[in-house]
Amino acid sequence: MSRDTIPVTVLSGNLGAGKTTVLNNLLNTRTDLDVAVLVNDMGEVNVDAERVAEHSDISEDDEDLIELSNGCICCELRGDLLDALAKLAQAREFDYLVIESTGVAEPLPVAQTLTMGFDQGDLDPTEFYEETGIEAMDYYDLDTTVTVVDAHQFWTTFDSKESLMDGDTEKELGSLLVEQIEFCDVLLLNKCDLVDEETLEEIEEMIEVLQPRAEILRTEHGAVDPEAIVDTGRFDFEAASRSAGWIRELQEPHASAEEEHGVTSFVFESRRPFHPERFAELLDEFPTNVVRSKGHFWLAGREDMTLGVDAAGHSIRIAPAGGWIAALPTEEREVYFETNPQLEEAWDEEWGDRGTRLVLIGTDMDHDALRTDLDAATLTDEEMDGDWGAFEDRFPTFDSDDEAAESDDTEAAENSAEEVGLAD
Ligand SMILES: Nc1nc2c(ncn2[C@@H]2O[C@H](COP(=O)(O)OP(=O)(O)OP(=O)(O)O)[C@@H](O)[C@H]2O)c(=O)[nH]1
Repeated sequence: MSRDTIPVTVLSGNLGAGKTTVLNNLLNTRTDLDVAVLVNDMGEVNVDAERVAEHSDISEDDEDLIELSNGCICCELRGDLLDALAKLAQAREFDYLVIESTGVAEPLPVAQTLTMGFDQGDLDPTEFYEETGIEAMDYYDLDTTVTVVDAHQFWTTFDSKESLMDGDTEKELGSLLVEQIEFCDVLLLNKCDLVDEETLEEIEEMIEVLQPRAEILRTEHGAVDPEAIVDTGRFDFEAASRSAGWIRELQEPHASAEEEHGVTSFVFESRRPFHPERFAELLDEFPTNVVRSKGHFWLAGREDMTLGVDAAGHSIRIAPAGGWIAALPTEEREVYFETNPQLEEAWDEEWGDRGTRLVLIGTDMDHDALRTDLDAATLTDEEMDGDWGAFEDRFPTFDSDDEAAESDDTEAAENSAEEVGLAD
């Protein structure tokens, strides 16, 4: 096979989901392609690379097997990833590249690194790049992103409060799983041998709601037709970034019909602000059958800033989500009205566009009860006319002028949320 660029498949998935097993299976079945492999491991010793060497024709001394250890390619090793791949492409010819990420890697930044290279704003060029001007993007094309999901551990992962450290960042397993599901082209539901048919159907139903675009395939011991994960041409950055179920639900809200196994989603909307105390209490006690919630909200007393909520499993992140159009100077507001005439229709005379839109995805959710609880956390008629400054507000504060705080928002919010007891 001869092409200008080498197509790449990236394998992501929680610890122990079966990434190495899938990779070994692929290397042993698709023998017509000359495949190079990059294996990333958090530890000093790259155990996964050793296992690839043990179970396939590729040896650890081989140029075809690159190990990036002691860190994660979605964060601190992003520059190293680009360098290692650029050097590999220069050193020899091969047809295809497969990258196995660590179990804590988020697929989005890895895809960004491969498609945008050092041009990402927050990624400093390496010495190698400064000297040579060569980076991986010149040689590679992201072809397919694959997430391997452990069917046996699926619900336990959402319910667990376990988290892992990725460098300095603490990552909650349930929220990592959601991120990996929401950003992929192909999803391998692995370890199906350990789970009964009904549980598999429940899991599939949830995955389809969280990620309507991906192709979902059941696997046992990582055995998958190589054509399903190699050279599929499925990756499209825009489509992948916008494919999460919650994004679609916000764009085209519909009360999803109760599926066979009770997985549903709905959008909560309100033109009244949340009472900071009551909403914080509600989030502290949020029902565990709500697997995912995401959207923006209006908190009484924060009339200049839209806040965002990003919750998956037990992790709840609060972060700035831009400003209200109503808080802009009149001329700037007019520009918005010209380009978005529908804004004017939904405009409140006193509060403009301020309001709340949240998507909730879960199993056996009682929509009416959840709506009632969320409504009860918004201000009453009497409170609307009262002193909003008197409410106790445990939500994190953000400086609206501080760009750095915005870009680093989730971590700050998560920490602050923990301090105020919004995350557990
Ligand atoms: N029963 C069963 N076991 C499996 C299956 N797939 C993988 N395993 C086992 O699960 C364990 C973890 O599999 P790996 O392939 O190492 O998982 P991984 O995602 O690469 O793990 P990390 O690299 O640690 O993140 C191994 O002991 C595999 O043999 C499967 O479908 N069924």
